[in-house]
Amino acid sequence: MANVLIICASLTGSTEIMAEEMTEHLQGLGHDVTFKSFDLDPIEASRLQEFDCIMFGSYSWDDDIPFEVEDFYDDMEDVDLTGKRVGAFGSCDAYYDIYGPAIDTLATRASEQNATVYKEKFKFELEPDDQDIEYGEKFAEAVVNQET
Ligand SMILES: Cc1cc2nc3c(=O)[nH]c(=O)nc-3n(C[C@H](O)[C@H](O)[C@H](O)COP(=O)(O)O)c2cc1C
Repeated sequence: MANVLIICASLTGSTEIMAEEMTEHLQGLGHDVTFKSFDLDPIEASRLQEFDCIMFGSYSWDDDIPFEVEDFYDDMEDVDLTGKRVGAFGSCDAYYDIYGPAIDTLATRASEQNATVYKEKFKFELEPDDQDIEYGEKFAEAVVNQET
């Protein structure tokens, strides 16, 4: 059983839907999951140390992370994530030039802090459908089960 943090930024709810589905799925598998939101129920970046596995969910804003993620992103620079299993996911919109850049930015920062980042970034289009959710559940499982 892993101690998992799922933290997300979601403006119109799509990333949050996925984060909630992942939470339920991992809990169903017996993992201990803490659910947080970057704006409404944040957590200090230093507390990332408390978890075995961290799932970052975010929508994107003008080719980058949204403003409510910025401080956390900066603070992550002081946190060593060696041995932590990390996954990144979020809702995207193919209308924009860069598809889901926030997801890549967060995954890159986690890598820089020595986390074991799951090779695939899970990007889905706008509101997740049943197929996306099924995929997201498997994705979350794979992130938790990856070797460090
Ligand atoms: C001002 C603005 C800028 C955006 N920039 C991007 C972008 O650069 N890349 C992208 O994939 N989506 C971009 N989006 C779209 C959001 O990522 C998309 O609407 C997503 O579904 C929102 O997810 P949420 O429901 O979790 O908030 C942008 C949306 C807005 C309003």
